[in-house]
Amino acid sequence: MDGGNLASDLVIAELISMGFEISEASKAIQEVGPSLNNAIDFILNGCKKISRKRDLSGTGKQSIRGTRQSSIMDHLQSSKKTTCSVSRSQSNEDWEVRANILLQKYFGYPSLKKFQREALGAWIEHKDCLVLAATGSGKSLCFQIPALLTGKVVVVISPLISLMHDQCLKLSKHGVSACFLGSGQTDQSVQQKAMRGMYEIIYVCPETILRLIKPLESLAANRGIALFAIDEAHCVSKWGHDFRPDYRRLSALRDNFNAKKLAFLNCDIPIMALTATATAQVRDDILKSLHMSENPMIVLTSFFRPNLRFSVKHSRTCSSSYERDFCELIEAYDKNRNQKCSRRTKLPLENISVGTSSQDEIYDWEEGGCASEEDDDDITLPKRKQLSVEYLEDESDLLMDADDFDVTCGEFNGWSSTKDLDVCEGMAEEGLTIIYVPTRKETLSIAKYLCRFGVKAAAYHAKLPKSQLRKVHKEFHENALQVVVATIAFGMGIDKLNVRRIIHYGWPQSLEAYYQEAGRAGRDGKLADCVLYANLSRMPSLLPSRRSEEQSTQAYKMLSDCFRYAMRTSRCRAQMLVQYFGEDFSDDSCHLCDVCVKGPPEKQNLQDEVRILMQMIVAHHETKCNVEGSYDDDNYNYNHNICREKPNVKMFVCRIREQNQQLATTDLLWWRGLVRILEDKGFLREGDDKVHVQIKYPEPTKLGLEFVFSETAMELAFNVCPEADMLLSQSRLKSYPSFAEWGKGWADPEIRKQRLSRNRPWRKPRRTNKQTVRGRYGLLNTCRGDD
Ligand SMILES: Nc1ncnc2c1ncn2[C@@H]1O[C@H](COP(=O)(O)OP(=O)(O)OP(=O)(O)O)[C@@H](O)[C@H]1O
Ligand SMILES: [Mg+2]
Repeated sequence: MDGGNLASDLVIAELISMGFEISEASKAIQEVGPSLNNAIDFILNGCKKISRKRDLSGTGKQSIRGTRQSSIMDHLQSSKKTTCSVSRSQSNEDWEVRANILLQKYFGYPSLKKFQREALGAWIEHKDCLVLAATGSGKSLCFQIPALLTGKVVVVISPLISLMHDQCLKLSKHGVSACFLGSGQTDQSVQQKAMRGMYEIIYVCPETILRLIKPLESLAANRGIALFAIDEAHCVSKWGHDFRPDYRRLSALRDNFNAKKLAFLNCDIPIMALTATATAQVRDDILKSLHMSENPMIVLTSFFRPNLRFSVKHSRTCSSSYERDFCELIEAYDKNRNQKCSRRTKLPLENISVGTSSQDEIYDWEEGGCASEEDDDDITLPKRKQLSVEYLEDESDLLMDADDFDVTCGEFNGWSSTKDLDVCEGMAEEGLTIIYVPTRKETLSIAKYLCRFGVKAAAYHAKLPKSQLRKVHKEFHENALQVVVATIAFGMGIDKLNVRRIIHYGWPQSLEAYYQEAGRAGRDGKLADCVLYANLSRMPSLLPSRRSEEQSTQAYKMLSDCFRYAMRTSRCRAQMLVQYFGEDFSDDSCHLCDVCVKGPPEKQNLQDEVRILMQMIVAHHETKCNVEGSYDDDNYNYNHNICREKPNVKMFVCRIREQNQQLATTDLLWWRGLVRILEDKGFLREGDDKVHVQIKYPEPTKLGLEFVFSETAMELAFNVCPEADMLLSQSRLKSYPSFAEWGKGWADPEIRKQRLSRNRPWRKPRRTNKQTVRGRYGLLNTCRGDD
């Protein structure tokens, strides 16, 4: 066999493995010679272009502008058109068979998952499509397969260079050529090659694609664009987490790449948007914002990840709690060395490197994070720096910049070496851990702490030198690291199989962000832990960012949902999470999370406390209504003053303490939990027009009023599971079935003496101006209607 025949045979074999028929492969080779790309082009674009030599050499000399890009269906049906007319279902089977062959050949998987088939089915029919599938479920293949099936280019919009880099690297190892284009690149050569159709898949950040519309039109006219994929599509929506304004401008894709606008297109180039975390509101926003065509296909799969074990733990999340909180983690990595926690030896600090950082990045930050309007409570507050948005924005990372690496573009020519992949994934026994923290400083301090105990840990945040970030990525992928302590800048969409633990050390900003980050664990399907350490005695605060009023409201709402998730003690965590995304969770329990394993806490009868609190709130409300509705009343001015000040939860609690001796030392934390329970039951609502993390100015609802005025309802037992903050508060005191029970103890002089002599560290010294406090109580006292 001569060299020419051998080359032809190899190309034919390649074409067959791609799913083309042997007859069409042979014919193509006869016509265009032993060139794989030319043969694909010939098959795809039909006989009329036999004489056209496809230019993939990078010279870009030929142009087929003016010819019409064939539809995907045309291509897939072409093999049989000459012999028989095919039904749609036959051709569907056809592309599925081909896709499965390619899947096996390139990625080594036997078959497409159901949702992947559905997404590809929409693409085959030229439909725009929104794919909602759990983290790690395999969304990437939905947009990678079209490039292999058609030989046309797939353009993927992705938010971060590190993510694009990761995906390109993976593809190249599977023999698929790819490149990525970030923003602000100086080297134009990769972009030029990409626009000439040299790569099967082009990853590009949203900023860049918006200035590449014209070159992309040429690409569509020449090699052809099979699909625009918008990965991490939740970034489109203002209502989601990680909103990126440039993502919103991606409507330019639908507006520019449609058959009406581009004469050479038979059909619109399909758009596929993909995300793992989108509520119903976010989904609608994505469809609208991207100007998706009418009747787009929505592929919705379960968000449930059965191998993730969720739990919530109380921690002050400051340096003094590291020892307690990270003991288990250190122990896990210590196992190999057969050392016990207590026998661990600390390394001297000077030997520890957790990533280079200039001194001014290590702020003298006090525990507890950022300021919050919600902080006005009983709990001792940390000392804080003067806070300003600029200062704090510099402390935490926002997902605004695509270029998180020290390169802005890169090319990856496919080389088939799955061996390399195996090396990369060489399983470290104990697996990897990612710890997410809110501020940059904490990444460094926790990494440093872990390193002192011999754990291979590194810090990762946006302000570290880019070369360092690449190094951390590389070492993470090669299992040279055990723990990465990071801000949100790390890990989006990154497919690393053996992440065994995702620890959130501090409040996440939303459940979307939390679930997205937690979803980076257990991608190999094996059991993995997702632990949220949060200070349950303090309400979380928003990390500062410039937000419109509307965005602030939304941000508080999302933070509030996250807070409530952590506070719940009686509902399966996985169930709460998937229901948050609008999914019906058919099982009652995941059987894994802390709530499912421990079971809910014992119910307590809070009848007395509920009655006292509700009556007090209702009394205030009634007085207020009377005043507002009686302008002619002689007492108007007097009463008006009484009600002008909107009482918050804290003021009601102070009054309860004053007026009920048995509740005199009760904790605001506990009452806050009760207010949330009453809100959930529909008895209370927020009386302020601003959204707060939880009710700040309680007001009775209609149901709440009915409850208070119904004698029978008030006499019934009010059995509920206390929320996490209530349990925390009670554990600091002593466990009593209810506060009223506990309060009775004060009548006994001996118990009273003991209690008073006990150290009560959770109580901070009163810092409020005495007169003002008295004044407030005084006002409230005059409002009383019940006692
Ligand atoms: N059909 C399949 N059969 C088996 N494994 C698959 C299949 N499709 C994808 N996978 C594997 O699933 C893993 C996760 O894929 P991928 O990175 O695409 O997830 P994802 O859905 O994009 O997650 P994220 O939302 O976190 O970005 C990969 O290792 C991939 O190879
Ligand atoms: Mg992904």
